[in-house]
Amino acid sequence: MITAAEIQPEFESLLERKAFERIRREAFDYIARGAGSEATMKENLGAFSKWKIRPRVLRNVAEIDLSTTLFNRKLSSPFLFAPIGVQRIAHPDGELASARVAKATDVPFVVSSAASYSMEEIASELEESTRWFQLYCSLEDTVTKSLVNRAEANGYSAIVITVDTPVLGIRETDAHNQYSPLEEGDGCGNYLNDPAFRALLARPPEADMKAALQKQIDIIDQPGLDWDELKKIRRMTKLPILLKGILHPEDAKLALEHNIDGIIVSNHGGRQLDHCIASLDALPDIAQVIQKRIPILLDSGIRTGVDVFKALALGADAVLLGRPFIYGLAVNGEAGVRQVIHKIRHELETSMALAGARTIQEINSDLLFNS
Ligand SMILES: Cc1cc2nc3c(=O)[nH]c(=O)nc-3n(C[C@H](O)[C@H](O)[C@H](O)COP(=O)(O)O)c2cc1C
Ligand SMILES: O=C(O)C(=O)c1ccccc1
Repeated sequence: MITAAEIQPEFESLLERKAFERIRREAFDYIARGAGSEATMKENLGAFSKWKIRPRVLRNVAEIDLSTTLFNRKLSSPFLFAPIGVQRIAHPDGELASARVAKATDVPFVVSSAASYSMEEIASELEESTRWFQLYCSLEDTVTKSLVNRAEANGYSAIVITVDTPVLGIRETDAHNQYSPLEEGDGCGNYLNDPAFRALLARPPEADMKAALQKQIDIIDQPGLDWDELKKIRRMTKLPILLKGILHPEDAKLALEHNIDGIIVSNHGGRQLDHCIASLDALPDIAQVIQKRIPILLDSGIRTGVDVFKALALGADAVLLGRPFIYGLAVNGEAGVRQVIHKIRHELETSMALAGARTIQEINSDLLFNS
């Protein structure tokens, strides 16, 4: 019988291949694979390929400015680090290494609820202005509230609520590998030290780690989350709230009605609902509804600076980088992440110069052609 470990995956890039060679197979599969038949994961890349840049020339591109503003804060470039949990499975320094790059490059870093390290530890590696927190609304309200309070107390400046995970997607390779990073204790940095979480345990994690990790798995998500429940969280904090995982224009409309401060068009990198729409394909209709009233971010399929260009041209204000920086982390820790950020910045800058867009504001759909 052929085992999963004997099947060579198809690699989307040299970087992914190098990551494959560096880390244990189960961890690589967890990061790289998607839900079901991976139709959505492939579609995410295909959606970018459909668009070509239709460049303008003779526009004096001697000065290219990558900066933009988001929630009244200047960003050095129009991207952020996506919330990716369990980063220790890619490298022992996990989020601490990627956060150091976020600080050095002035790129906002979205700390995942399921981070390997705690938001307090990660905060100490970040400038205050680049600290964002991603919230998994917990089945236990006390835990949700505690996570939000800690984010506020530690100088985080925005809360990203992930709304596309009422249940976990079906990840066939992980099931085959019998692999769960949460069970292995690689995503518990924010839970084991949380007073509200600890209050739920019969015995402290130090006495019964297995039960504590199981408890985290049991309560990490709130399948009953709805717009009404969201109002509670809206009342918990004055920080800007973004919803991550919006794909339908009607949900974008509801986000506006519920005083949400920003949305992230995302299908979770094809890890949740297989055969759902590619993020980039969902973007134009959503931009039409939002009409620039709140920022639109996008992730799922950003691999190069040219992809960033295309997403901005179709209506995103900024994008989130996902798998590429985790592959960089797996290959060479902090230095690997830095290389990925520099490469994507360089690609964006070069494609802007070659397309005749001097500023982020000048990137628009007139510079694209759909083939
Ligand atoms: C290993 C891994 C872990 C992730 N963990 C989280 C998470 O904890 N919270 C979250 O909102 N999204 C999580 N995501 C989804 C990313 O934030 C992002 O939506 C996705 O990676 C975008 O797709 P791409 O990486 O293919 O571009 C995770 C993605 C990966 C690959
Ligand atoms: O794997 C994921 O996509 C994800 O969102 C997640 C959920 C729980 C723990 C770690 C990551």
